Amino acid sequence: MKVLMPYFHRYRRDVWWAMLSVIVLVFATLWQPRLLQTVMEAIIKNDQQTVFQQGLFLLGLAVLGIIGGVVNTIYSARVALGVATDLRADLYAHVQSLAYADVEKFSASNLVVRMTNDINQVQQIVMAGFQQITRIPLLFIGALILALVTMPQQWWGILLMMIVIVLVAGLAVQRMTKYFAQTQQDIENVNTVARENLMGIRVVKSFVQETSEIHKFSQASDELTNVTAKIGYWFAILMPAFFLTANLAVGTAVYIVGQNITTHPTYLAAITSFISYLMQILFAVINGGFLMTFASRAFISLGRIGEVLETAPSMTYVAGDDQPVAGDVQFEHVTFTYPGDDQPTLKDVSFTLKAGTMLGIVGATGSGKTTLAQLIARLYDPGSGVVKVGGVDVRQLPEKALRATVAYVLQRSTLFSGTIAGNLRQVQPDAQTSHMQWAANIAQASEFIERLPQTYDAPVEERSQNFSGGQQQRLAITRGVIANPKILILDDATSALDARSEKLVQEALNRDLKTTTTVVIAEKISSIINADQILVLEDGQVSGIGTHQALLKTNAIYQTIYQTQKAREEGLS
Ligand SMILES: Nc1ncnc2c1ncn2[C@@H]1O[C@H](COP(=O)(O)OP(=O)(O)OP(=O)(O)O)[C@@H](O)[C@H]1O
Repeated sequence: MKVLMPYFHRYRRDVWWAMLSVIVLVFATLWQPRLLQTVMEAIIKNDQQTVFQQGLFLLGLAVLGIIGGVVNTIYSARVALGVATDLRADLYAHVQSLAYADVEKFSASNLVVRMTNDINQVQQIVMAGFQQITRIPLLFIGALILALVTMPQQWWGILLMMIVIVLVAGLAVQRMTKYFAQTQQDIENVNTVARENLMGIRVVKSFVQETSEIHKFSQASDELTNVTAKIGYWFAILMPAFFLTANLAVGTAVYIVGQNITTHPTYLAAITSFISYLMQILFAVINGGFLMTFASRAFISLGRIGEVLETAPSMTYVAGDDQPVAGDVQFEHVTFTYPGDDQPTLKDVSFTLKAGTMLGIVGATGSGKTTLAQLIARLYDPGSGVVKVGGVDVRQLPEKALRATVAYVLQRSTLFSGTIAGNLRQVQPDAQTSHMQWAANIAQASEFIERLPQTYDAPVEERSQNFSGGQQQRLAITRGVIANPKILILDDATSALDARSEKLVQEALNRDLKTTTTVVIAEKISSIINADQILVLEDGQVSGIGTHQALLKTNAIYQTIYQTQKAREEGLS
């Protein structure tokens, strides 16, 4: 609830209107049976003037009630919508401020559910809250007093009815709270299964996995159905139970009054009014029960939203501008362990890379190449040791300066839906076509971009599926080089390019980005054979570092990788 307070404060005018209109609505609701009673008594006594006069009041009261209700709905909706919109925006902004490791910890689908489904729950409860939160207690207390005033002899019937209703409602709320928590978890599971399946649809189709995927999805979906059905059963039992109790109370009142109706004809008017108040009490209790069950569900959602908002970024940056720093890189006894792992992925890694030179990194799969590159871009911080960029510990660099210095291109870099130019301008906002052409030439992308009818304004579809794997890599490299970074990391970023294109990219990099330090992670030694230094990683440790020729003489692992690849190439040719 603490989470919502600042938002309510922001919409305080609407909050006040919602509250005030409820008071008007409750007053009109409570006073109508009283007036009806007066009208009926006047009818019984044949007092035409009072019937007309009080009848008019009754009509006015009904209109007032309607106005109160409409105003309340409008302002409650305004508060709910405003709070949900702002909360969603803040949540999204906060997720953006989190470190890569924090986002990985929550997982993407989990965060999507929190930003959509959980926010919707909160929106609904805020709406219902402002419609009901003052209405229920006022209506309950008011109707109770007026019912007792109307027929004081019936106090025991009312008391009995309330005890039964509160007991049943309490039991139901307790049960349903548990089921609501389960629902949220099950929605998340359904989302994860659907997301994984649809994102990997190519794999699913090519391995004819549709049946097993359908089975996986229906399992997750059935669990959600089961728990939702349980909630439905409770609601199904609750309503008849409430009405049965209220009708029993009404029945006894009618029975008692019926005994005396001939001697006291005005009891007929009183019983009508009394029944209305009983129904209002019942309405208040039922709505209170509903509100509590929905609130319990919304509080779970609110807790999940609060959990994200209260997660402080595990990585903070010093303040400062986006002035790039020099392009030399140093690792000093760096050891790194992934959160939750017990073994380090990088162990005591040290090396120096001069600005403007090229470092190639090779090693078996899983040896830690990507992890090492991620530390340069500060996606993670080392457990011990120091990573320096431009002679400064990366933890001492402002985020903007680091991002302006290091460009990181992955094997499967995400291109955002929009246009090619839009993707490039995310990195270099003022990039003109000539500038984009320059970058695309380096990445060997200009040839296919310029064949597109809209060239740089060509659309990029979701997950860039309108481009081939090789074209996506070229576009990602274009985006990586467009800001002429001081350090460029190519993490298997040319794996989908043919040998000739890869060679052309490297030549262009050497020619046009002379002062850029390049770190190239590659499976094939041919991709990094001309690097100033090649670092051989083995199981997270530096096995050797030097030029191709030097390593061929001194490093057994490098020799093995080279010989294996050479034999394979010769076998193929
Ligand atoms: N986010 C992560 N959380 C936990 N462990 C991870 C994570 N990412 C990678 N690892 C583990 O760290 C080790 C090194 O992974 P890394 O991706 O750095 O290797 P790599 O040499 O780049 O491999 P490849 O050549 O296959 O891309 C692997 O054992 C991997 O399972």
